[in-house]
Amino acid sequence: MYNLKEKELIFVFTGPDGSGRKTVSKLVGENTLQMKGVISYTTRNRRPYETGGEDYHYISPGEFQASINNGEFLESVEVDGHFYGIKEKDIRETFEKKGCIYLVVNPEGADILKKLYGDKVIRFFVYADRNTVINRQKERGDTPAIIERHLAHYDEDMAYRVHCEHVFENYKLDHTAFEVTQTIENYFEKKLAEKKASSEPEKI
Ligand SMILES: Nc1ncnc2c1ncn2[C@@H]1O[C@H](COP(=O)(O)OP(=O)(O)OP(=O)(O)O)[C@@H](O)[C@H]1O
Ligand SMILES: Nc1nc2c(ncn2[C@@H]2O[C@H](COP(=O)(O)O)[C@@H](O)[C@H]2O)c(=O)[nH]1
Repeated sequence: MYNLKEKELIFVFTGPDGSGRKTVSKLVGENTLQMKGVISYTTRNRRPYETGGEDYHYISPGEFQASINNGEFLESVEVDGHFYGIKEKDIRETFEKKGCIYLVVNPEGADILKKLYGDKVIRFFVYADRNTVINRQKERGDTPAIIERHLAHYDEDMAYRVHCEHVFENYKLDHTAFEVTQTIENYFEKKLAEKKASSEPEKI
């Protein structure tokens, strides 16, 4: 397991599928705060609106299993018959570029990461009501079968919100992005204050 250094934090975006976790995390993490995102590996097929290496690294079930056998995944889960995981090396390499990173996982993955890293993992739960997530998935071109699979665990996913450090309803994107940005900036300021305090000479 990668050992997080003193200043390192992982911002984990979770919530129901189609709620806007990827959109919000990219807008805030990459565009506004110049953080780096860690891309998951999956065995599912790429959807028409997705890009390999940006949305996911798409690999075969055989490759995924080989990576499990080699202990490459920090966490991995099975969702709706497909495998998803975050590789430890990607976390390490991303931290070489930035002190704080973000990623998007389902509640099960968020829970695994929280158990691994405690206070250094901050969970952002992003949600919208059932009809809204259905409409967003229809609009982006998900098939009825995919939407049905996602909605089958909507209630279970929503139940995880009580465990998260921060909860954001995502209707007006600019409003959500503003709130998430402010919350992350508070963590940055806290880190900076801690660093300053620890470098101040001791008073006699
Ligand atoms: N506040 C918003 N208002 C309107 N549309 C939104 C909003 N947030 C996200 N969307 C759109 O909703 C769709 C789903 O968003 P996104 O892919 O970010 O969700 P997700 O939670 O990461 O789900 P998944 O893992 O299924 O992709 C996208 O087409 C995105 O552009
Ligand atoms: N625990 C993890 N969950 C992940 C990871 N990558 C994606 N996901 C989540 O899986 C579901 C299904 O995703 P979909 O893109 O096929 O609709 C969704 O909640 C993702 O956020 C991961 O590495 N670990």
